[in-house]
Amino acid sequence: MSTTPAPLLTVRDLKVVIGGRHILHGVDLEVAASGTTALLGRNGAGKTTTVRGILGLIPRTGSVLLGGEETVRLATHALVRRGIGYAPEDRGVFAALTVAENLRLAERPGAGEPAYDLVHELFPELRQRARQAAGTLSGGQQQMVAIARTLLNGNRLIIADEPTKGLAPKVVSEVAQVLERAAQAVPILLVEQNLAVVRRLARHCAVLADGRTAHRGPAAELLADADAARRLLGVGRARHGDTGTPSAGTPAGTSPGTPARTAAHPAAPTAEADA
Ligand SMILES: Nc1ncnc2c1ncn2[C@@H]1O[C@H](COP(=O)(O)OP(=O)(O)OP(=O)(O)O)[C@@H](O)[C@H]1O
Repeated sequence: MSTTPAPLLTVRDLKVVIGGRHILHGVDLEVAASGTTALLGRNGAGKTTTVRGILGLIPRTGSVLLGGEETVRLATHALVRRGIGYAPEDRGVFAALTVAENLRLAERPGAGEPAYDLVHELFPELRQRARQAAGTLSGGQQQMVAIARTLLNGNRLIIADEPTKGLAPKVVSEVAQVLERAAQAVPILLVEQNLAVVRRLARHCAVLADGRTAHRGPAAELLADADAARRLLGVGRARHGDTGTPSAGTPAGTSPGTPARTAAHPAAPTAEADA
């Protein structure tokens, strides 16, 4: 008899209020114990707020179980010590420091020997570029540094917030490869708008809408269901080989008051073209 492994992270009824405004109304999601789980949704759906809530960066209520332990009342530093690594949307790379210095900054005293072997095995390029200033790296290489930092400390979970945002299609593909390699070592919760990347990497997904969980299930199933993808994500089509076309009506990925984005910062999940 086969049994499904318990999720690594289980979020229940996560609520966030900022400045008196209810941003999350009760988010439920699970992060699988291996591979990549995608957190999806249109702009303003609450993805980054969910990540910030999980990480304790903002006040929140509900339940966040990490490996069965309740963490919702823990401070961020305590969560980091329990093994959650975070690759923020802006990558947080120090441009004036070298690659090696950026990695060294992520070493955590008391977390055991930093896993340089793993990092260099997954990303040999970082060893070759150890003395290069991080500011001179490409966007994809900087993302590699950001992910590598989360792998150094024996983390149990990596949360990556929109790692492909604003990157050229070729670089998107490189970053997808970086994440693919990292997920072999550590489970990833991936906030992502590029559906080609989601298709390539994610086994499971949760979709947020208006601060609530609107859908949970296998990522491939959602992407194969054009109606569901249109309804939940705002893309016209989501089959393999399609290019993304926003559905009619409200521009995909926008909500009232959401500014339109440039091509480099798509307003909506983008389908299939570039990973
Ligand atoms: N600090 C804040 N103060 C007030 N409102 C906020 C704050 N942070 C987020 N919000 C609002 O909460 C809602 C959810 O924002 P969030 O950034 O979590 O969405 P998102 O799904 O990550 O969107 P995007 O894909 O555009 O990054 C939005 O309406 C946003 O304007």
